[in-house]
Amino acid sequence: MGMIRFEGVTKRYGDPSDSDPGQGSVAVDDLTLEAPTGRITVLVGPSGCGKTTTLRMVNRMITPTSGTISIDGRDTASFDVAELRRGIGYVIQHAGLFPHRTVLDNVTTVPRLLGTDRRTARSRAMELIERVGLDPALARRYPAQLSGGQQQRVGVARALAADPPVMLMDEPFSAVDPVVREQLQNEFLRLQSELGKTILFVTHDIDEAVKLGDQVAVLRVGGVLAQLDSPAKLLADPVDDFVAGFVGRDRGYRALSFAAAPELSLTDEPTVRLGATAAEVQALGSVWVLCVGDADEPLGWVRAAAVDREVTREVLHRGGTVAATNGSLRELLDASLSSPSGRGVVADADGRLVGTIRAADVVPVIEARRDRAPAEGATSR
Ligand SMILES: Nc1ncnc2c1ncn2[C@@H]1O[C@H](COP(=O)(O)OP(=O)(O)OP(=O)(O)O)[C@@H](O)[C@H]1O
Repeated sequence: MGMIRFEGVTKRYGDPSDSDPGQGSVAVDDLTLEAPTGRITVLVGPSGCGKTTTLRMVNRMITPTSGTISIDGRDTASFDVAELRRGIGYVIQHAGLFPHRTVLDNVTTVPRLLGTDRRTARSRAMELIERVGLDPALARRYPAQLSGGQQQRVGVARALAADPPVMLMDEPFSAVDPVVREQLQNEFLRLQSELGKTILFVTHDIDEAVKLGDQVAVLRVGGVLAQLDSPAKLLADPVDDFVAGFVGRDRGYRALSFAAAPELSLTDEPTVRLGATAAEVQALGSVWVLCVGDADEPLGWVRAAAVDREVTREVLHRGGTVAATNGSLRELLDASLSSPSGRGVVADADGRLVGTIRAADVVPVIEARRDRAPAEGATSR
């Protein structure tokens, strides 16, 4: 449910028909685009390229000058506006919460308006509040008593409360710091894997676009669609200089995120535990020795020469990243490049050490992949 289709959609501000007095500029130019059911379509592009305008035409906050937008084949212009918006969740930057209502009341507002009884609305809201990763104790607070990231989560919970098949999200994670932003993105992907909404997501950040999108639409100023493709295709094969410039540097490396690592032969890595003596560490005969915890989870590398008496947390080098056995080639390469020993740490789904791999062993896999499928061969995420 919820496929959105734009067919030759143009928006020129300042139309005689427009309640919004503008300068007569074209914000969206003859846009044809399909946002498939249950998938995330990201609209990305520089400031002023018409992303927000495109989004708001879907729930008719803005009326297109020409062209049609349909949901599951039905022209949105034929809906009663209230009925249309009931099926569309809307999340914006800074969350846009009602400041004088508690978190719980913010989330229950729409279901209550739709006639859900108070108790049902509340228990569903509490469930959603937990699902978006918030402590239920926050439900009684007011928005001003929450951090930016918490407010964004409430915004997402509120948009989901009426269980709409379609979600419009306008830079929902832009107003928070990079660490919180990454958490919100990861939890959003997890939530979407359970919910499978049809999502139109606006961002100006290409990294966010390729991370979140099942497909990415790059717009240029003037509201013209420059390229619509999977993230992997976009990075591997930008259609022109504008898109290439916009996707930016390091795209060869970043494209490896979409390449699942095949079965690799990993090297067994001898390890020590916290508390191992200097003699035990040195007996392994290696400059760098990997330290693991009680559940065999990698904790960090230890420079053998730096251990006086025994291995303590203080002597652990924590710079190295850990790749997952089912991770991407980018993760594997990064694990090896970031490891002080040059041996990249690989762990299974439970976080247990499986083995290590060197960059020199990852590169041939990348090369072999290139030979197999030029500029393609990508998996999603
Ligand atoms: N009400 C309006 N009247 C006239 N022009 C407008 C109006 N709203 C937006 N525009 C213009 O339409 C173009 C597209 O604006 P829009 O807000 O859709 O872009 P955007 O890609 O979302 O930008 P940003 O990333 O900066 O938010 C811009 O040139 C903008 O100045």
